[in-house]
Amino acid sequence: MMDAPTTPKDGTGARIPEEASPDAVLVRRTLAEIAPVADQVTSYFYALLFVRNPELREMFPAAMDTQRDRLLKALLTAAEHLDDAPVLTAYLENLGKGHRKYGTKAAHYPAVGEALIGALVRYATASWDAETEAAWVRTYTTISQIMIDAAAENEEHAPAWWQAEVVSHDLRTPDVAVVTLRPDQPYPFLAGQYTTLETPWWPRIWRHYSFASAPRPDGLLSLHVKAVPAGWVSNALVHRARPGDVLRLGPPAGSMTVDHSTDSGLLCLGGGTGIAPIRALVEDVAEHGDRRPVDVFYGARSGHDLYDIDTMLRLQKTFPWLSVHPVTEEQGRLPDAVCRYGPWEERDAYLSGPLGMVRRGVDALRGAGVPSDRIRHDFLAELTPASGDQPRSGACMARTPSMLPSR
Ligand SMILES: NC(=O)C1=CN([C@@H]2O[C@H](COP(=O)(O)OP(=O)(O)OC[C@H]3O[C@@H](n4cnc5c(N)ncnc54)[C@H](O)[C@@H]3O)[C@@H](O)[C@H]2O)C=CC1
Repeated sequence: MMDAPTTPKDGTGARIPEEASPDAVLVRRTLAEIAPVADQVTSYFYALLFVRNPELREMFPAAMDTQRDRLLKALLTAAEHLDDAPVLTAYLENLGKGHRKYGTKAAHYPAVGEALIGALVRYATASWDAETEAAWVRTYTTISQIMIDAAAENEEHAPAWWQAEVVSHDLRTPDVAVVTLRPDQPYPFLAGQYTTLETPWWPRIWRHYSFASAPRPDGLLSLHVKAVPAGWVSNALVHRARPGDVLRLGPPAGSMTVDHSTDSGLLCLGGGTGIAPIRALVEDVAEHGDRRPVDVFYGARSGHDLYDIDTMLRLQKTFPWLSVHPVTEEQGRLPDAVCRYGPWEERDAYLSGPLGMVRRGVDALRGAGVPSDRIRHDFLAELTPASGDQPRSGACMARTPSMLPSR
């Protein structure tokens, strides 16, 4: 899960075609060459990094499985936005701030840069030359400087991490728990954002979780966690964590937040535990006293898996501007269900849930006429390389306008 800032558009929702800078052309050429052997590049990169700098090994988890593709994803995202300064800067600033919790220092960046260039030289043999190397050095210098500066600026007013005590643990289904935490210091965040979390049972393994409510006067934070197969952190949180356990939190991140400068309606898709930040957004709209229409499509495999439906229906009763549409797989998948209603052209759209749902949901909404710059989600890194401006299959193709059911 990554921050998803908006990209510049021409007003119709299509991305403005930009002339790629010479460095961006060279960097993307290298990335295209190494894409088929990305796994080997990543392994070689870490081997070089740890052989040359053994002291850095202890900053990484004992098992490197999930860590392995993160670097490449971050680089692909940075490379994709190389000519889009605001997007690149926001993304890297977030990354730089988030790296403070790992103990990353400015002095570590050159070692990473050298290992990166070493791995590229070895695997991008067809396209590598002096000019390409110079482009990569400039690119990495820019990337690392933005991260270093953001970390230094953040150090002046925020801790590198927070400790948070579990104050309640509510098992809603056999594999979904609502975990409420009390941070040891004030934890400022916005509704719709997420945190990174480390448990005492799996040191140095951090996972993302969205906040399930808007900031509360008592300062408590709640998260919805689903235990997924082989998910060490999620299984520990659902089946092992108890009140009194202390976790660590990284800084808040994410741009899936409500734009209070407009009064456009909201269209929200929450799949499974993806309902958590959607509920926070609804609370945020309510707290601002807005009367914007908000439609929430809440998808799950079965009725039993709609573990937060009671809360959502209670909110619907309280707020006349809110419509909640539960969707089980019997009724179809979430993006397809959204296509049966509308129109959505004037809405700000928010998607949260499994990657496949978000990917298909983005296509569906674009197909339904929602401009890309009004669609927000947390999967910037995952959707960037694959996303074009043309909706892929899954888009709403035929839609009857104004089919919203009355409640
Ligand atoms: N900010 C975010 O984006 C958040 C993301 N999540 C993620 O949401 C996921 C929740 O998992 P579960 O509860 O097991 O969800 P799930 O697998 O039970 O699916 C929930 C809904 O998404 C739909 N869906 C799933 N895959 C789809 C696909 N390929 N195409 C179209 N629709 C699809 C299903 O039909 C269902 O309505 C986790 O992966 C979690 O990491 C959770 C919280 C916040």
